[in-house]
Amino acid sequence: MLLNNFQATLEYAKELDKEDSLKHFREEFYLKPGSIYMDGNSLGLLSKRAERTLLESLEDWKEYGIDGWTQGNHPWFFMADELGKKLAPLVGGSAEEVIVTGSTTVNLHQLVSTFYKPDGIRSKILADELTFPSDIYALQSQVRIHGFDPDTHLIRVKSRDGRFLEEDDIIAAMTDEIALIVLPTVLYRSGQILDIKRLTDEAHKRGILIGFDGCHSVGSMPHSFSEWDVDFAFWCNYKHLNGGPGGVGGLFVNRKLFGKMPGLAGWFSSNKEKQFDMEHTLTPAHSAGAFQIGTPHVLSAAPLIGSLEIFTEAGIENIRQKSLKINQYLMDLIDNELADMGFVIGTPREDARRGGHVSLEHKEAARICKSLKENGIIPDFRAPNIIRLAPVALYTSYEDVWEVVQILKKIIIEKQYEKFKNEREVVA
Ligand SMILES: Cc1ncc(COP(=O)(O)O)c(C=O)c1O
Ligand SMILES: Nc1c(O)cccc1C(=O)C[C@H](N)C(=O)O
Repeated sequence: MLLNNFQATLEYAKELDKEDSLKHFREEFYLKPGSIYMDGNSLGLLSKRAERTLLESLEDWKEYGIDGWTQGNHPWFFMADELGKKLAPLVGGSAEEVIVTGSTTVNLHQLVSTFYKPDGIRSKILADELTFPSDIYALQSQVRIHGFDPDTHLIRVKSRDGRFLEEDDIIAAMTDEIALIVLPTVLYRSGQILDIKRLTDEAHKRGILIGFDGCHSVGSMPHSFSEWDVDFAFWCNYKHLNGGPGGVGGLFVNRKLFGKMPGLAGWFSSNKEKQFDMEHTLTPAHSAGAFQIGTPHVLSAAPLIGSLEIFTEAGIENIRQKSLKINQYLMDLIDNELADMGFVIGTPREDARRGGHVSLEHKEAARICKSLKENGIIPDFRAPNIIRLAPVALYTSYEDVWEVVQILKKIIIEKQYEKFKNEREVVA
């Protein structure tokens, strides 16, 4: 018997699969026979529906040429807003507050360009030292654009242990010098969820705007951005939402901030009725659509149309429930089967504090990952010592998880990893 009433046998894993109400969605995805995909938190797999809507969009181009902007299966002129409407329930925004556009880093630049308004002593940006590097590079460059030195004007809250952040430490750093806060919803290494509502409330008490990077949470758990009064958020759609490599990202802007001139404007920031008047004075859309810049990347957004159908059918609450259970099962099996093998689980144990992946630390992590791949398991490695494993609610079975843990055990017992160098690949 394991910790949470789970059992360690293959038969038990099969029982869990039988009871899984989401199990039929697995058939919708292109899973490679003989391989177990545990990297949905870096790039989700292709579904047949995503493939279908991409092909339909190509068909529209073939059939309609320029008229594809207003005709066909998925008229391109309205695609970003239509996708925003479908994504809105997953982030807890209204249809007007969400748009599918840009990429995570571009959207971050857009939102910071719009909402970072240094004013006297209130001139600094607050982030944290565990954030994904692209966000830090973007924030550093935004600070520089305003003529400040990132060393003094980009404050990074420290982690006490290198894994997690304490909300108390973040709140303590919300001084009257802070103009804007940008934090992750879920940390990309440890999978820790930050208390978004508490942080938002505390920021607002101090008159500070706050935005979140939702890359590692959107598609794996529900959000209530509007209800929590978050000012803005941005994310990619290629991880848990399976929108395809380099697929178009998303952003949320709280409706109380509508009407602001976008920091980075372009003709797709326009009110759609006015756009083709071709005036030199921009009339921005009175919605998150105002934060688009230029022509949408139609073919990179099209797979998301099909993918979101699946999320609507499955229900994000059900997805979260399975995600919590299957990740718990993975952690319990690791505790049970891999004890005394040098593994440390670097993900919070409490449901309310963990996202959709498990961070497994080991000093030989880089070469264990290579060994896993040789055994048909796709994890990812994050330097210096993390094996990230993401059992995904829509397509990972409990049997897959059981199998992964057995293979990990074999790799360690047989020292299979020793034939590889303990260093990362180019794309790790
Ligand atoms: C948390 C986080 N922020 C930002 C990025 C950068 O995203 P993109 O390269 O799509 O701009 C990623 C992933 O690459 C990420 O995981
Ligand atoms: N965006 C990526 C890419 O272009 C290549 C390889 C990986 C990625 C990722 O998304 C990595 C991801 N942000 C992470 O959490 O590590």
